[in-house]
Amino acid sequence: MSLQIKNLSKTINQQPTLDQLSFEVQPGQIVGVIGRNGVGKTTLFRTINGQYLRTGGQVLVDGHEVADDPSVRPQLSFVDPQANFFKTMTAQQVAWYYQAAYPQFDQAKFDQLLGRYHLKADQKLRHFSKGMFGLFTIILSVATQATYLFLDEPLDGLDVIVRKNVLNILIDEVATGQRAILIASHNLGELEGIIDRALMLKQGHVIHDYQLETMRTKARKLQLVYRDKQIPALLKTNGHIVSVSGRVIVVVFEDFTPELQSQLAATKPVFQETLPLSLTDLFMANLTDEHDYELLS
Ligand SMILES: Nc1ncnc2c1ncn2[C@@H]1O[C@H](COP(=O)(O)OP(=O)(O)OP(=O)(O)O)[C@@H](O)[C@H]1O
Repeated sequence: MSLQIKNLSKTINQQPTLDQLSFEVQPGQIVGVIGRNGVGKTTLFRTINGQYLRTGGQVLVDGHEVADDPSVRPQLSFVDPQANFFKTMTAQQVAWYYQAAYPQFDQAKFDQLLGRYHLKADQKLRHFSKGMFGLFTIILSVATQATYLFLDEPLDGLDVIVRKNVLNILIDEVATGQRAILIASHNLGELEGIIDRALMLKQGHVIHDYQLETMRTKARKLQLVYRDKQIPALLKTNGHIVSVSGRVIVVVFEDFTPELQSQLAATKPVFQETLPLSLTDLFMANLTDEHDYELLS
């Protein structure tokens, strides 16, 4: 079983927001989709799910093109939190609408989760608070029983207790090995606690596909101090400088090898310390622009 995104493109206002983007997901994974504001995370989810017509490429579920084979469509679910069309309906009315699209919709699970979070099935969605609505979209997604769930900023507006509960619901969902969840989020700290993989988007492409387990063993974040203010070229060629404060340089090396350590020793830092590496570091290391870097330093 797999979802294959092959050379997916979406041009909006002559801009190639998605540019021949490819990746593959198997059930049993939670995948983070990360990138800077406006890079195209929501566009990616909308294009895969057919809300936006694609400019090119393929979306294949178990080898079947979703656009050509309606029978595989219920395997994909994206409840767009920005969709307003069902705000005038009650929670249950929306569920009926989804039952028509998802033959495998689990009404019992829907009722049970609504009850657990004290959401009323007969309340109109426009009367839900922001957090209640966010929670509802997650419950609705999970109840579709689709194989591939797409969640856009699912933790936005949720209080810290509900957030933890929601993350546990999502972990439970994939634990069966029947489901994959793709989460677009800027909550990198919380995301890191549950994802197996992170797809990093930039300029319409997946620029990194991190397996978090492997990343943690291969990458290294170092704090280095040099006698003078000159930054050794090696740090720029082999690493990503995260911050510079006087003579203190914090740098992330994505592929830290013993050879690199020897080369680093040759630059004669007066101090070297390994710091804990987070997804936020990788985000900053890869996606900080020149002008942001000046602001940060
Ligand atoms: N319907 C639309 N009409 C015009 N432009 C759009 C539309 N949808 C997306 N865009 C543009 O496509 C680009 C990507 O937007 P998108 O919402 O996908 O980014 P994002 O990565 O989800 O951003 P954020 O992290 O801020 O939520 C932006 O430049 C946005 O203005």
